[in-house]
Amino acid sequence: MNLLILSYLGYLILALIAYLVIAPIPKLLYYKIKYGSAVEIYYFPFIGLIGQILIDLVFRSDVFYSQKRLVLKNNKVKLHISNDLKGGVHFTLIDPKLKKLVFFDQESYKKMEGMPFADTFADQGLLFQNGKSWHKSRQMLTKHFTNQDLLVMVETLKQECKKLQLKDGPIDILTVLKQLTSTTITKTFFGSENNEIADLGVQVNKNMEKIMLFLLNPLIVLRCFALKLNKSTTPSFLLSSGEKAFLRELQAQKQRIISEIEQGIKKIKENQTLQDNILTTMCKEIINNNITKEEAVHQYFTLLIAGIDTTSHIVKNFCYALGLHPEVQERLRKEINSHIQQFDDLRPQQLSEFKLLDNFINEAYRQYTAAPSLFNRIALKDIQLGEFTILKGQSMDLNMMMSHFDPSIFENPLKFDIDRWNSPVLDPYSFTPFSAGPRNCIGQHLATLELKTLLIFLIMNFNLELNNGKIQLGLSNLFLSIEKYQQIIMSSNPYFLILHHQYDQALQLLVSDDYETLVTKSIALYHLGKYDDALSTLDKAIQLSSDRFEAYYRKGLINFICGKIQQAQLDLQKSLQFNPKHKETQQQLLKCELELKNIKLVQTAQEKIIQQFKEVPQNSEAQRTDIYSTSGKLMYKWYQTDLKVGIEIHHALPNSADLKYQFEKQRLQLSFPIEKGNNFELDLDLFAEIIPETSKAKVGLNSIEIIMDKKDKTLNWGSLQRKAEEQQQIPIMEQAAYPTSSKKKKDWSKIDKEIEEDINKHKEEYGEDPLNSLFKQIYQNGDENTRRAMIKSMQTSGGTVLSTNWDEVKVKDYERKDRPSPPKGQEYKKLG
Ligand code: HEM
Repeated sequence: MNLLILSYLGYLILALIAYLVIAPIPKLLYYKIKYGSAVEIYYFPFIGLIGQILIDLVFRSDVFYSQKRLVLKNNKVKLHISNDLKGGVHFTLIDPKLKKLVFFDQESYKKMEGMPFADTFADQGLLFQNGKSWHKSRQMLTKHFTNQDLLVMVETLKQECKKLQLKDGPIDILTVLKQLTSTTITKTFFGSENNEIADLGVQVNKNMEKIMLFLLNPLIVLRCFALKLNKSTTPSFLLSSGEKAFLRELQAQKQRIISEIEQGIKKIKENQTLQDNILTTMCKEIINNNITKEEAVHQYFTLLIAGIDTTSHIVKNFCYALGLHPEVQERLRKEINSHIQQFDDLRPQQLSEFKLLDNFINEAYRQYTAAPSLFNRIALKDIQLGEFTILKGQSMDLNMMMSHFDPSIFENPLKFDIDRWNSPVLDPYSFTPFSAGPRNCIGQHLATLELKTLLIFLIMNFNLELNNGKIQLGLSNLFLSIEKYQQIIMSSNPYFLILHHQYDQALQLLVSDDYETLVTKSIALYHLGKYDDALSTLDKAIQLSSDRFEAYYRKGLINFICGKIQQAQLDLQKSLQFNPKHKETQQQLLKCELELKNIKLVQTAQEKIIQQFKEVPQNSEAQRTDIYSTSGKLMYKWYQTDLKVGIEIHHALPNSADLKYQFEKQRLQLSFPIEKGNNFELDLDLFAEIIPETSKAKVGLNSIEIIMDKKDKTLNWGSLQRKAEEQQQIPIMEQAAYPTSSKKKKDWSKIDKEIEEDINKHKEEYGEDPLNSLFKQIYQNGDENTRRAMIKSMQTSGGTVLSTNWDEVKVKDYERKDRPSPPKGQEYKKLG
């Protein structure tokens, strides 16, 4: 009896197998007869088109070998038809015109289910949703994926690239890339400042990778696809231990996301201001009962599933292309170096300026796009696509790769030619790496920012070489991937060494005498302080190509550092002539102009004062020495009578209690706040002794006045502070020409007026406040070091030095030994 049942069962299984094997054959024949040469038929029992892919992988080391050759030989093929797992047929669209029809008619299809346990983490996410729920989610998420909004991520990406800690030698590039892409997506979702959760993406991705391993187990495949037991409701005795561990980890990860969501909701309810990120949007939607917390969690998982493997496999394939084409790598490196000196300089807006890099990316997508087809779809009704009919319930997908090898669209398609992208592609639907139409890739701008930033980082810093392993174009996690080539050999290039301050080592590598090498060599020499060598190297470069801007720009930088401001200005003007848009040159030129104006104004003011002092006889009542300040921010003047020495600081201090001061025998210390977190400090080593007890400081409406009683009433102070040694040696006769020794009244308003007029002349050139506007312009556009240099030089030099060169300023002591000598008899004062 039992034997009978068993044998019936055996017959049943045989019949089922016979059906699965035989049933598709007449169907495929029917289509071949119907459509003729417009279709290509693939028949491999049970596995359909996958059979061809496996054969190509084993015998040709390229999963798409046959399909590529087919398109090359016969570009009339519009459709592949193959058998599927259930004895039916599956359509793969190749013709761009047919694909376009599907791109714009997503309503007629639904995405095929099948990913194990997707009901717990992805079914309610954008990738697998259909109909109205998809529309709602797409609308909700779109605003976070516009190119403009995502530009802020470039800084995060730069930081993440630098954290990669790549070393010379072979590296497993895919693992490195997965870490970077998962962190980036997590930061896009939860906000770039949320560092606590940044590692979550990496952990989730590790857990998700297990799903692909489940699918290598035939028993699990049978259970999932044949018996449809692929949900979290599957009885646990049917699950493998690996699957159970996966679900446990998944729950813990979901819990972490839910607690972030709950915190977000709490903050919104408490009216706290939150960053505008996906999490905040989700929380608001949850509060308004538009979505559930579970849906929000699914969206996060979806972005990880859709964004990690795609991007990292693609970059890996791009690295392969770079290794295969070192000449392209070198061209890209030159382009990058013509825009930025070092990776840190990269600004988000610049990413659209790398034309060659764009060409490379397109060409690498064309040859090695990692997402060669779309997810399978099921027709929800009978659909007519040109001459072809797809019946309700039949499955289909869109091949994204075949048209890339169609010679009628891409001439000589097997050639890796980045220059073909100088002209636009003939049919836009023949090249759609991110799909097209309303259901295209929502993450494409993020992916592009990631790709470009990462490629710039890698190319700038390393030479990428292929290792000796056999190259194989295979499928990994369903993505096209260069297999048996997990490792890429990295070797630092001179730029990387320069970046890491290894200038001597960089010089050893920079041996050839072409223009780029010479310019790079000058960078290393410059950092080593060998300015003359750097300049002569740049002159050599100019002799080779006198119409390129880089060498002039670098000459300008060096001459500026050496204080040859006028020469620097000429160099930079020349650089701008050959590249008018080069921002760094523009900025450096502004610095030169500022420096020249600064020198000129200070000199003019000082000359004027000396002139006036000489001309105007002394007055015993109020002899004042005004020192002209170029900062325009805080200025003070001092004067003296026979009895007193006064200082007037032009500043409105709202609260007189904020003024702190202390008089000592020959010292005045004073401070008050000028703006948030900043104090004006004055610490004067006075020219002569005062009487601290009777000296006063008072806060007026628009000024602060300090009046100190002279101890020696007969002494004319030659200056406010005790002078530096050499200035004390000024002969008495010369000192007699100073205002303090003069007996005639000085017309201070006249001096002020003349200086004012002088400034006004410059107003015409520079607008309202010439120095201030120039100062502000440079300050606002300047990097951190420029700003530091400007602040330190102005503050410590008493407004007599305004430098933008931090390398120089950081070692200077303008308060003491490096203070520029004032004109004889004059004295500089400290500014706030
Ligand atoms: C170079 C990297 C990428 C490539 C080549 C790529 C490619 C694609 C393609 C071809 C589709 C269409 C799938 C289909 O309809 O069956 C798609 C959809 C999608 N991609 Fe990407 N993708 C990339 C990166 C990303 C990133 C970084 C994210 C998110 C952070 C992302 C999120 C999505 C989502 C959510 C969808 C579904 C959109 C919808 O159905 O409305 N992708 N992607």
